[in-house]
Amino acid sequence: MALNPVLGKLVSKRVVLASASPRRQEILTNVGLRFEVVPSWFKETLEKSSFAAPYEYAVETAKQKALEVANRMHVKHLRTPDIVIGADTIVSVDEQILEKPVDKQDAYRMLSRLSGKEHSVFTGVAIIHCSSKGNQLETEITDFYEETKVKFSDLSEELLWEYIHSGEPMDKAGGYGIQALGGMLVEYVHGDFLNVVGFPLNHFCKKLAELYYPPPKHTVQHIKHDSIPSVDTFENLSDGESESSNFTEHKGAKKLNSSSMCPSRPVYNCENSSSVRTDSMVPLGNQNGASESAAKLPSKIVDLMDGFKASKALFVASKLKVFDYLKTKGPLKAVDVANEVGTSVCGTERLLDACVALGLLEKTSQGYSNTDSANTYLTSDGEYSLHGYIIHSNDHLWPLFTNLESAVREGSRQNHRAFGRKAEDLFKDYYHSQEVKQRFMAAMHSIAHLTARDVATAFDLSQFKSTCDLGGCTGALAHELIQIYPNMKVTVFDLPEVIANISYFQPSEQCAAPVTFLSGDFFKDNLPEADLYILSRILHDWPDERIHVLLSKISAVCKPGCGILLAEMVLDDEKKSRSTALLQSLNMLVQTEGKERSGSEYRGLLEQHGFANVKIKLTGNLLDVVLCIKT
Ligand SMILES: O=c1[nH]cc([C@@H]2O[C@H](COP(=O)(O)OP(=O)(O)OP(=O)(O)O)[C@@H](O)[C@H]2O)c(=O)[nH]1
Repeated sequence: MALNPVLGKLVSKRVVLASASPRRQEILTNVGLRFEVVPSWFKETLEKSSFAAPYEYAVETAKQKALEVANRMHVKHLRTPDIVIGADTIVSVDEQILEKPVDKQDAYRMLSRLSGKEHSVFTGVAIIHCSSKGNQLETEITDFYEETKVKFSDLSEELLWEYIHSGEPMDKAGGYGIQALGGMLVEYVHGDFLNVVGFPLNHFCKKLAELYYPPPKHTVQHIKHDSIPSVDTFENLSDGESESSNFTEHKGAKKLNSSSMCPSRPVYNCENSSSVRTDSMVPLGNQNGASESAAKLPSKIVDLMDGFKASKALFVASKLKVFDYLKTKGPLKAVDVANEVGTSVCGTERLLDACVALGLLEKTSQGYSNTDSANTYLTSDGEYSLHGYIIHSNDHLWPLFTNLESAVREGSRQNHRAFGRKAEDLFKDYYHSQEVKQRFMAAMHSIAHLTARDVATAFDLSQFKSTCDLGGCTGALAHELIQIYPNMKVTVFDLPEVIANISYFQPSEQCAAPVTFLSGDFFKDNLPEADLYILSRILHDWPDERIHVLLSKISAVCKPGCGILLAEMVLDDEKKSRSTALLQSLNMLVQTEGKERSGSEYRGLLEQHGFANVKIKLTGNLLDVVLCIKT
């Protein structure tokens, strides 16, 4: 079964799963889909009686869940996803809709109603394609549902209560989990099992196939071996496309150039038509003229091979301030951009065209102009500018990463190879020159500012009256905390070299209460008193031994009930997902003795210093949040 072509269509897209359901996450992860999880805040309170059929309720709820996330990401985080997927699972029995039980009695009511009977499980799914036009969110919604019939055995009271006391029913539609203990209650299942678990994967893939490969309007009839079959299910597909394409795009039938059929190597479609792409491999005929299984261009691998070129094109355009010029003066022709920035016309034109293809610029007959996201993130002076981080990536991280092979061989940082000087201390390294220091601070500021809202709101922190952000740099998170908790006293504690340079980064509008900046070294000096200590992107800089030194210092000044809040990229325990975080761990390898850690690793470190009740929130943004309380 050729699943990859369908899911491969999503590889280059920012896909968001608008669901907190671990089952949905697992089903989609298991088939290799890469996505962010942003749980929906939509309350499942639609009036059930207003729907003619139960599935309509599930579909509408799925749609509202996904739309809420699409809107929130667009407005709040200024990050418009390409695709948001929402789902809602319900059980329907005796004309009643059952959702998740609210308590054990409710679970009892549900399960006794299901006992000995057949019921239907409906999962409604919404796939929302998003785009941003002039700051407006535009959406195209595709939805569907799947029904599975399930029959329960007769359940004794004893069995019922034993099952309820297991705790399993509480977060599951209809009060059971067919994939676990609940499977013992089931006599038969008619239909898609995964639909009961929470996500109808098969139907989802068929829907994607319909969207991305609609049947060709003019099927080529007269050619026996030289057309890719028209597509009616995703099983027939073999995709060679590596670039992202509009989801309504139709590839159409492609022909093999029979004269170029060569048995020993893949043949590229070289039809003499401008409308036919030439970058996809097409299947070879075998000796009998029958088509063998299709050779596919490994688009994921090609994207990875090209990744460094794309990064460098972005870095160079940023360094040359192309996005700044285009913001104020665009649209501009390549020759005008070249004159502005003092570069060659032919080189500039190629750079600009690459940026267009990468979605950073737009090109019309008037010339080149910024996309919305280039205006927001790539100009050097915007509120949400990533310019500082991009320049840091080009000037500091790039040379370090060129020595990744040595870092992997030796298991240690590579500052000496990249910069010809031995790294004594990570921060001494950054602060040896004013230019490097400011570049580093700008980089840290841009990430802190973009993630501050999600970090500050991951947990309710209103119980903490005073907070100290250790290594809080320019105070981006501190200012956000005061916005959200106006009565909180917030201190930033950082090295004197940092505190001396913060003024450039302070917001123009003053908050109700100002942030206090204090200089010091958290390894050497006394820590300011606070109810909550924040360590945002600090622990990942250090090896465990140094972390123990820092945590024991914090523990010594922390009273019971006080806490620590970490903001880090939290890895899953198996360290299998979130390539951003795992690549960041390589980033720590090439320049520090630190690393990114999993939730269990952070929990283990914190618990050794008397911190308990460790809660982890995956925000769906770059940084996740860990909160724990001193016992
Ligand atoms: O056999 C099983 N049946 C159902 C489930 C799980 O039940 C829930 C259904 O709830 P809902 O669709 O509202 O989804 P939530 O978990 O609340 O997450 P959202 O953030 O998407 O609203 C779902 O998790 C199913 O997986 C089960 O596990 N087994």
